[in-house]
Amino acid sequence: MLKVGAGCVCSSHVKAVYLLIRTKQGQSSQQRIHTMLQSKLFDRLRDETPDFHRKIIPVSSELTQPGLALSDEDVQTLTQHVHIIFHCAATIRFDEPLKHALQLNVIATHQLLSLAQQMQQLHAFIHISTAYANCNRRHIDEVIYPPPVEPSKLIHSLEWMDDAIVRDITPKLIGDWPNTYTYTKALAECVVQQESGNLNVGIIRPSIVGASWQEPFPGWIDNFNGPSGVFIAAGKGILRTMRASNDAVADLIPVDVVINLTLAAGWYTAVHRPKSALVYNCTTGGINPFHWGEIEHHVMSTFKRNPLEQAFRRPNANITSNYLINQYWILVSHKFPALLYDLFLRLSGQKPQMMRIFNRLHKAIGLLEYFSSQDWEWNSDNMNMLMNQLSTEDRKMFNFDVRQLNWPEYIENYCIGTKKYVLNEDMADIPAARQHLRKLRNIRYTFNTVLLVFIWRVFIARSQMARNIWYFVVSLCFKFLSYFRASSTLTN
Ligand SMILES: CCCCCCCCCCCCCCCCCC(=O)SCCNC(=O)CCNC(=O)[C@H](O)C(C)(C)COP(=O)(O)OP(=O)(O)OC[C@H]1O[C@@H](n2cnc3c(N)ncnc32)[C@H](O)[C@@H]1OP(=O)(O)O
Ligand SMILES: NC(=O)C1=CN([C@@H]2O[C@H](COP(=O)(O)OP(=O)(O)OC[C@H]3O[C@@H](n4cnc5c(N)ncnc54)[C@H](OP(=O)(O)O)[C@@H]3O)[C@@H](O)[C@H]2O)C=CC1
Repeated sequence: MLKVGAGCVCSSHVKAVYLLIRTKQGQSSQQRIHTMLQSKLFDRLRDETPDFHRKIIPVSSELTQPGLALSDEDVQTLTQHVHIIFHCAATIRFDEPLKHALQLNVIATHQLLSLAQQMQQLHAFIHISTAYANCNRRHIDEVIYPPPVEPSKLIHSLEWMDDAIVRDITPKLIGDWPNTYTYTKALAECVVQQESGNLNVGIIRPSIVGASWQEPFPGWIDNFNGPSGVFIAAGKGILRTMRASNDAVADLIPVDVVINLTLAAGWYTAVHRPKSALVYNCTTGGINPFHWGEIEHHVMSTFKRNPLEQAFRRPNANITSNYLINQYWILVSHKFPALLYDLFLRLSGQKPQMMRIFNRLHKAIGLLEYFSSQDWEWNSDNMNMLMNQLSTEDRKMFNFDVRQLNWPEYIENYCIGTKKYVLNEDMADIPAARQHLRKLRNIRYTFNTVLLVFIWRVFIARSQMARNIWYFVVSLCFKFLSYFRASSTLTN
């Protein structure tokens, strides 16, 4: 969590930001941070404070290992110097096996709290949860709800079970939670409450985190998670139908709002030391609601004006809450074109791939539909309280006032952000992308005409009446043509 701007990382008051980060794909923690800081995201900060990177200190850590795999030396440094912890590491996969999700989201949180207890100068522990941790309820207050099961008991009972048994009993265990992610995030909140002792704790619950609204620039996004993958698939003309309710609130929250609120909560927790953990529902629905139907409209409109490169078909996605209608369009608009395209690839000696892409897409949207088909109500009193606690200057610098969010503009920037920063497409190539869409439109017209003529030919071969209508129409056309030719010869 780095606040990119004059206020935080580059502030002379912040001596260091220790970033717990694992090694990945052969890259050490240092190399990963180095690569990360090269990102365009940090351009502004680099301009303002060129040597800001000196304050960011990578600490090699792995959530699956005992003691978070921290070296003794690192433990000593952290326990002596850290003032505020922001704990956001987690698995966010919806299909994570329960044991693994439990390890990453619950046990690792417990371990970090144990480390926090040893920190001599710690003023605040901020835990990032999710607004959907309690998605089994319709109305969600800013409180920690009793857990579905005592986390320590679950951890102990799963310890001796092999993965196959755990997989079999997972649906029974998670009950009315839709996946292991939200379930383990609910347990993690409970662990934070139980294990925090005398620590000053804040819990942030963002809803669906989307591209940046303002900072460091509008539209920053760098992954396929949540709606981003759906927007891209729709923009590429692959996704044509999805189950979602037009009238359900789309509780997106820009990433910079989440970060600003998290930093402000860190300050409030450290300074005001609330007696018990304060929970902040970081959501937009109750304050400035926007609906999935409106999102669909603005996503489609943006991608028609700013097309993605090499689209599979012209963007035209529709959402429906009706299961059967959705299945029909999946068959007609997803599977049938995929089969045709794969046939074309086979015939031209290439490897078929479209059906595989659609199968992955169906798996992904199948997991997201739970969240796009219903509404939740989140109380956001603590978010409002926090805003009122900030000075006018801080309220501007750490802006999380979502009443000012202009949704159509935000969605447009979001879609363009997926094009620029996720797909790395150049805006200068938009004319070529438009040309490609025109080509696709002509292919569609030709295909539809050929199909219509074919169906009609089959039909008139079987019905005398259809044949009579056909001959009547053809002779009428001939008569009209000959009349037209004769009258134009006369006028010449
Ligand atoms: C037109 C308008 C429509 C309007 C309606 C829109 C409705 C949208 C609804 C969104 C609701 C979102 C709700 C989220 C609520 C919870 C929020 C949170 O707390 S927590 C946050 C929420 N947490 C999440 O969002 C996590 C959800 N994601 C998952 O759980 C898994 O990725 C998976 C199960 C979907 C696929 O697993 P698996 O098959 O093993 O595949 P891998 O993971 O290995 O990825 C393979 C490749 O696919 C890429 N890619 C990934 N996702 C998508 C996507 N959606 N699509 C496309 N692509 C996607 C991925 O980058 C990778 O690319 P590459 O590296 O190969 O190039
Ligand atoms: N995205 C969203 O819509 C929402 C997210 N949240 C919460 O926000 C937080 C951040 O999520 P988000 O940024 O979206 O997700 P990411 O997957 O991008 O972030 C999760 C982080 O956890 C780290 N991590 C995962 N496994 C391990 C491990 N074994 N050891 C060390 N580090 C690990 C990842 O590191 P690495 O880079 O090495 O993979 C990554 O940096 C999470 O707590 C999530 O629950 C809440 C609501 C919505």
